[in-house]
Amino acid sequence: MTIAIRLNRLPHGEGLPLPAYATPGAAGMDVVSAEDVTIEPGERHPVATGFRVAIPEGYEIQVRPRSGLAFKHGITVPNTPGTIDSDYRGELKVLLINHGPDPFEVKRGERVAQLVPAAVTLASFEEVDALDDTDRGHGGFGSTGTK
Ligand SMILES: O=c1ccn([C@H]2C[C@H](O)[C@@H](COP(=O)(O)OP(=O)(O)OP(=O)(O)O)O2)c(=O)[nH]1
Ligand SMILES: [Mg+2]
Repeated sequence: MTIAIRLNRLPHGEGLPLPAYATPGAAGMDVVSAEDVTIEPGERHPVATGFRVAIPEGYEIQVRPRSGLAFKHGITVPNTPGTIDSDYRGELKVLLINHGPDPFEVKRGERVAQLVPAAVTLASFEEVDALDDTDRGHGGFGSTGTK
């Protein structure tokens, strides 16, 4: 399934490729940086992409890290998956954090993350006085498989 997402390029995004699938079977659309920036070890930086989007109502975009950057340089997205709301009209930013030992140079035009559009399921909470019992009950946080 494919949804159309309207994209508005900002002046500093001029000349950059649009987010795109690297292969026919890719789940994420690679998105490139619109800026040159160095991220020092332990630092975070909201990387500019140079565009804004209007996602159709009922959908979101998830911003996910690229495993290559994570494996080779310790560069990841601390808020993964980042959430782009359908009513957001600001610049799409990719928050990166450098978990590696070296400064990491982001070059303009370099692929920094991948965008995965997803359907949103809405819910509402109904407050009740009691819940049904289950075998698991209150067990969590590694409770299974232990005595
Ligand atoms: O990786 C991200 C995450 C968010 N955003 C933008 C789009 C999103 O719609 C908005 C708000 O994001 P979120 O709801 O995750 O942040 P919040 O801390 O809850 O802020 P807000 O109070 O603005 O919702 O920020 C990005 O550009 N990149
Ligand atoms: Mg929010």
